[in-house]
Amino acid sequence: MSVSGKTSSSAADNDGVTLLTSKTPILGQKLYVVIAITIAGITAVLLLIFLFLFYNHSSKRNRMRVDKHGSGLLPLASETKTINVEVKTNCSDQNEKVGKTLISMFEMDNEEREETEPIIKDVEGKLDDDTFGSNELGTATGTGTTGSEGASSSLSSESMNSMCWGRWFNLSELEVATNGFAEENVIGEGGYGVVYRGGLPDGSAVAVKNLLDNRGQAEKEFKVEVEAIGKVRHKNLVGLIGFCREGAKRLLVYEYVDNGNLEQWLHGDVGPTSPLTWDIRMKIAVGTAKGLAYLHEGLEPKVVHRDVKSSNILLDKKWNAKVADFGLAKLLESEKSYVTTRVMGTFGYVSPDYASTGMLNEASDVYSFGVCLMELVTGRSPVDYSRAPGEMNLVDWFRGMVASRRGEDLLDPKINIRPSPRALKRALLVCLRCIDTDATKRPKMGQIVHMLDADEFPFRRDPRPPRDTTTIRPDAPAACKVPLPTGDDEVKGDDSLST
Ligand SMILES: Nc1ncnc2c1ncn2[C@@H]1O[C@H](COP(=O)(O)OP(=O)(O)OP(=O)(O)O)[C@@H](O)[C@H]1O
Repeated sequence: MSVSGKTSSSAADNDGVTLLTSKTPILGQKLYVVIAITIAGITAVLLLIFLFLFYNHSSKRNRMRVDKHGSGLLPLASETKTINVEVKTNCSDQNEKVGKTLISMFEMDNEEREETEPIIKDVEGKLDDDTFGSNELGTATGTGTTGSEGASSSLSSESMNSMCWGRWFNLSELEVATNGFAEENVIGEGGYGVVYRGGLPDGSAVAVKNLLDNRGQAEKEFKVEVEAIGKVRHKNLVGLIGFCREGAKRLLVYEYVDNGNLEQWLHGDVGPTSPLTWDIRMKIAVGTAKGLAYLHEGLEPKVVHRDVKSSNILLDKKWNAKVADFGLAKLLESEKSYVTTRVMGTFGYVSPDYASTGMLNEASDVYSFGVCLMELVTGRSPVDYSRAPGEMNLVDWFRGMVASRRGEDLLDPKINIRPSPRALKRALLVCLRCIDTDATKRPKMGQIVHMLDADEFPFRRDPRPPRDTTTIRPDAPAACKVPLPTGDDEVKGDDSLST
């Protein structure tokens, strides 16, 4: 039995060996070769799959890290400082960055999301702080600094130097810029403080307004002015570059406008002939109107200037007008008028309706603009006690002259080359419409731009338009899509304007 058993087992072994060594139809290879190749193949495939999965996973993590790093939102720990500066200096990119990260969060697994969420919250918090809309000015962004402690002392200049719309200046920087607030650097003094000319290290000129700190409203006006104009940019508005608040000191830093203000050029000692030709005056009027139109119609909420006057119309060397001094500006809710507790503005420029009711809306700026336009046309001050009693008040005298058909006599005698009668009529008509006693009938600033802009009127270059027609400019903004007088007709419509 045992012999036969051994025999059968060795026979089976022999069979197995024979089978393994027998040739298969696969390329005539022996079976063990085929099996070995198959096992090796499967192992290689499994290895490749494993390597692919591993590589894919780690590269996904790396990609995520690069994206976050690139957007400045998920810095490596050692780079936190740099990223903080970037976050604070480039606000326009911030929203995009937060957005990008929020989007990439949807591609993350839970672990990664948990990692990222606190960072996003931190960045969003910084954004709020930086815009300081929600922050009292008494509290420095994110650092808990109070006014009495001095801003620069506890604020890292790297992190606080820059904001969305401008810069935070240290007092020492402004002292250097203005040569220690030297007397010879004083440009002028207004109701809110002294204005100095200054120079920044990059060579740019600035106007530094040192707000009076002993005025009750200085802090409030500072906040109002900073918030209202900080982010407003328009070529006909004086840009706010930054501000400084240290202890009791509050300073505003503006772009420097290098050719004085309109009041100086109109009422200063310029000799018998004014350098302000008619065309220059109309350029100034249109620029001013554009700046105000932007405040009224281009911003939400709109801004009413509240102190439009010739000394607040600054001029550059090319006679471009830049409206300055938003110290009295208030942000208004759209479609609502605003009742103030006290009437502000400058005597001679304040509209009667605003003065009597305190009801504030853009129409009061339009009235003040009308007075400025009268100054441009006549060269006279809004109130001039050196004149005959009937001529002291510009608005009253102007109305009386038009009523008695003496419009030609309104023209500033210092204008050497007289404008065409039509151009003069148009300007006079705009003046009259701006000072309409019914505030609701005054035109909007956007309409005034079109009415004043000579090229916008067909009658200047084209043949006379047919009578009794009105023009609706197809490209006019919605606010202006009301029939605009064609100039000629509107003048004809008012017989008293015949000159
Ligand atoms: N950004 C600026 N660039 C150049 N000069 C300026 C600038 N801002 C103001 N000024 C000048 O500084 C002087 C004082 O201006 P400020 O606005 O303080 O007072 P104001 O307009 O004369 O009076 P108010 O305080 O009643 O508005 C004016 O002569 C003005 O032209």
